[in-house]
Amino acid sequence: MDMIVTPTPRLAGEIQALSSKNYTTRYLLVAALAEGTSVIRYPAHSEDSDALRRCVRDLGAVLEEDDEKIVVTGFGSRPKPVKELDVGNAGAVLRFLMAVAALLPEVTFVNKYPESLGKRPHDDLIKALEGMGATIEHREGKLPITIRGGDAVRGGKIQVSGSVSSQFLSALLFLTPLLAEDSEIEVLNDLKSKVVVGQTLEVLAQAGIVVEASSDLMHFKVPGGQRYRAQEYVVQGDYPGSAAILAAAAVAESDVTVHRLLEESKQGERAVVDVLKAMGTPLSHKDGVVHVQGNGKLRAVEFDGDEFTDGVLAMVAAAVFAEGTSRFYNVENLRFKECDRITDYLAELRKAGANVEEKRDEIIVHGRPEGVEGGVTIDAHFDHRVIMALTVVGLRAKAPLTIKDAHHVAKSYPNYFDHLTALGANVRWSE
Ligand SMILES: O=C(O)C1=C[C@@H](OP(=O)(O)O)[C@@H](O)[C@H](O)C1
Ligand SMILES: C=C(OP(=O)(O)O)C(=O)O
Repeated sequence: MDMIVTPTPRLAGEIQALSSKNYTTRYLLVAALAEGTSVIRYPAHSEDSDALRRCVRDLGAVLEEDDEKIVVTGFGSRPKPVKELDVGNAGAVLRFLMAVAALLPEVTFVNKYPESLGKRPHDDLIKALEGMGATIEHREGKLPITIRGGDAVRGGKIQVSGSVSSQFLSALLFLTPLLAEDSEIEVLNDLKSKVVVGQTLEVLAQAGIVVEASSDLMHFKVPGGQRYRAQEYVVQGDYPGSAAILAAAAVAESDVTVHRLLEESKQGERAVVDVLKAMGTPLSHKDGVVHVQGNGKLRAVEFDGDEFTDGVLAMVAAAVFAEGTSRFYNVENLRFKECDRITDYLAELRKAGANVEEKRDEIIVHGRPEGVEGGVTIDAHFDHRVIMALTVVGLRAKAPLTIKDAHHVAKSYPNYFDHLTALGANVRWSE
């Protein structure tokens, strides 16, 4: 389905932030890896979180859900043997479950999104799991992937590269406590999206798992033979999705309030509040509430985008309307997401009339405070964050933007357009 975004000068109203994707993924996983019954309050509802619900059920967890909570009885360290798992288009779900699959004799991860997740590389995790004793079939590091693990898989000294994705390290941090042996994990090269590993460590600690981490997060000691504790968890609001709402409020005249965004959150994308402030957006952030009173006037900024990886596209969209040239550097791993979020995203921004340049690991935006032309059709590249960010641009374009296949926004934020409509945005679906 396509979305038509018509220029909207003013946004106003209050919304509750969607529930965090990354915490929902982690809480569902640790609840499944525990033996007792856990309760997760306010879990996210999206294609990615549905994919994880489906897979942990396939692996033997029992899930009961009402409007407010999900009750999970886990399979502990003994997932049920299953032939195939379908993770949809969810990268984190795939990578975390590849580690869980190492506990089983043979599991195949199928390739349902050849144009998106099917193109993403998993070599670094494959190599690490092979080093631990698993036998893995794959297509040059990509889906479909068959993992043969079970008794052959052992802890000990493990190396994993962090230069493409932090999810590989997180996956190993979830697996290793369950192995009989103690493990030492060394991160090779670099560690991208390092902040997200903080969320993994926080959730592991909540689940009663002991991990010793070096301060640079490049070395870990994980005692083996541990058990995940069944627990009650509360999912906080989601900064990456809210980043697009806040950017929309920043590029317009606005009076927009977003609730459930904790100031002291470990989500790196919390930084988007500081980015928008640095752009000159009038806003306050107090008691979990962000209040934007936008006047559409923005100035250029320079930021290390790796600090808020899933918020970069929305900040670039805001920078399209800023006075001056903005730079988001250290963002190379955006190329390995649902699409190439540098080349593909900038191609769509250019179609809309933005003046943008790319380097291997940088996005440069020459702002156009006077607005961009719009009046074109945008390809979503199967990427929810491209859809959300291009919508922000469309709200301040001179003519409507049509975003093709915008239903893929449901990967993380199915209510995105409902929330924007509630704030007064002129957005409508067309078949
Ligand atoms: O661990 C996680 O839940 C995630 C880690 C990040 O990926 P990378 O580490 O690949 O940057 C982030 O972009 C993704 O949305 C979720
Ligand atoms: C990159 C993302 O997700 P994943 O890696 O889990 O597919 C995202 O949510 O922007």
